[in-house]
Amino acid sequence: MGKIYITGLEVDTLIGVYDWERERTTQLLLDVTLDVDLQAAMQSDDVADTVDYAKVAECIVQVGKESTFELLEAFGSKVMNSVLESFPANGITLKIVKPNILPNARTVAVEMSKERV
Ligand SMILES: Nc1nc2c(c(=O)[nH]1)N=C([C@H](O)[C@@H](O)CO)CN2
Repeated sequence: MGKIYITGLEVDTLIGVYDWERERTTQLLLDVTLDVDLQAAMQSDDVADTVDYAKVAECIVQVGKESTFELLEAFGSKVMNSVLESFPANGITLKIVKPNILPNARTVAVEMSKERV
């Protein structure tokens, strides 16, 4: 078993509870941790034997383009389901950071995890 990380992935999406948040997209920063069996790629040196983190990043950016959720939690659920449907990861942990949204905080964030069933 092993882990693959993507940190600080910039994802533009329409998200937010309030009317002013629904007038334009917001940039979120995503940290993604995938539980992956790395043994085959460690032997073969072939990207086909692992989860290609570039393709995972593309998938997540695309989910952002197509989504219009209000809550980070709902957006995160969609991201985790899309990644687990498209890639052979055994689990995913996702932290979603929303910068500069509260007047007295640098960022807000939610973190969630999902195992393949
Ligand atoms: N737990 C959450 N709380 C809030 C969210 C959210 O996505 N999850 N969102 C908002 C607003 O959209 C925020 O961006 C501005 O206050 C409020 N609380």
